[in-house]
Amino acid sequence: MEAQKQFGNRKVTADPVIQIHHLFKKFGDHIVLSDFDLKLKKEENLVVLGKSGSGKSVLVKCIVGLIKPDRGKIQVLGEDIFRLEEDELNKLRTKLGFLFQSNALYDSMTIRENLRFPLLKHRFPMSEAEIEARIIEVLEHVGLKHTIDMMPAELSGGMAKRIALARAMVLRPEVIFYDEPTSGLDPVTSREIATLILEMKEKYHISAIIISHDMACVKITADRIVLLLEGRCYAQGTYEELKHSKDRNITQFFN
Ligand SMILES: Nc1ncnc2c1ncn2[C@@H]1O[C@H](COP(=O)(O)OP(=O)(O)OP(=O)(O)O)[C@@H](O)[C@H]1O
Repeated sequence: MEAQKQFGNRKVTADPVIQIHHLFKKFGDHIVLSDFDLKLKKEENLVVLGKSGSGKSVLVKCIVGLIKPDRGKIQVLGEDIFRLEEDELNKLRTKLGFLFQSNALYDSMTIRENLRFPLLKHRFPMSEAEIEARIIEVLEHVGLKHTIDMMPAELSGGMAKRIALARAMVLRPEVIFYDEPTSGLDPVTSREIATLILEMKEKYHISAIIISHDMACVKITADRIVLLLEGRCYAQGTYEELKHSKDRNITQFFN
């Protein structure tokens, strides 16, 4: 394996919010992550690009402590996650938001109840009035305040994605993981969701790891792209930097 391709020349200005060193994970004889390194900077949208089965989900599961790697170190918001007790890990997870491919909204709850649920579950010390104000604020940010009393079944695919995003933001996480945020959406709606992801960073100063194959979404959202290949960070750079690479392992994603 050749050395990682580094495109561009930029400075790291603040402590990274996620730092991964020499991560190694295999299942049986199948090596999924091999000496994988990654840094997510504050207020950065980092896209992890990789073919199907390249280990993107395994990587995210390692970062949030759902899978224990065989070797390596992961620091999230300054915490070495494998040194944390279960309750400390759970506390750290409240600072992490997730936008799942499936949206994972509760079908039997109204939109308000869907957004209230994470605040109650994590026992956020908020009054009823503060909870209602927070719900309205995030719904306004995704442009769907009028859906507050609707049921998820009444929403279009794009609206459901926006509500799922609002639900992730209701806890004001410091880092958010977007799993294929535009999958199954038409190109126009995909572009709207990608633009919203960008707006979330600006409004909430949030850092994000985005897993996506949708290059239109990648182009809009990515401050930086990391290409995961054969378990390693094969290349990294901006969309434009990687797009103009001559390396076929890189260009195949852009063509
Ligand atoms: N719990 C597990 N046990 C055994 N193998 C696993 C497990 N989880 C993932 N794998 C394997 O690890 C590899 C990487 O899987 P992963 O789901 O991370 O890929 P991915 O890049 O997210 O793919 P996709 O883009 O299709 O979602 C796959 O070969 C998968 O079969």
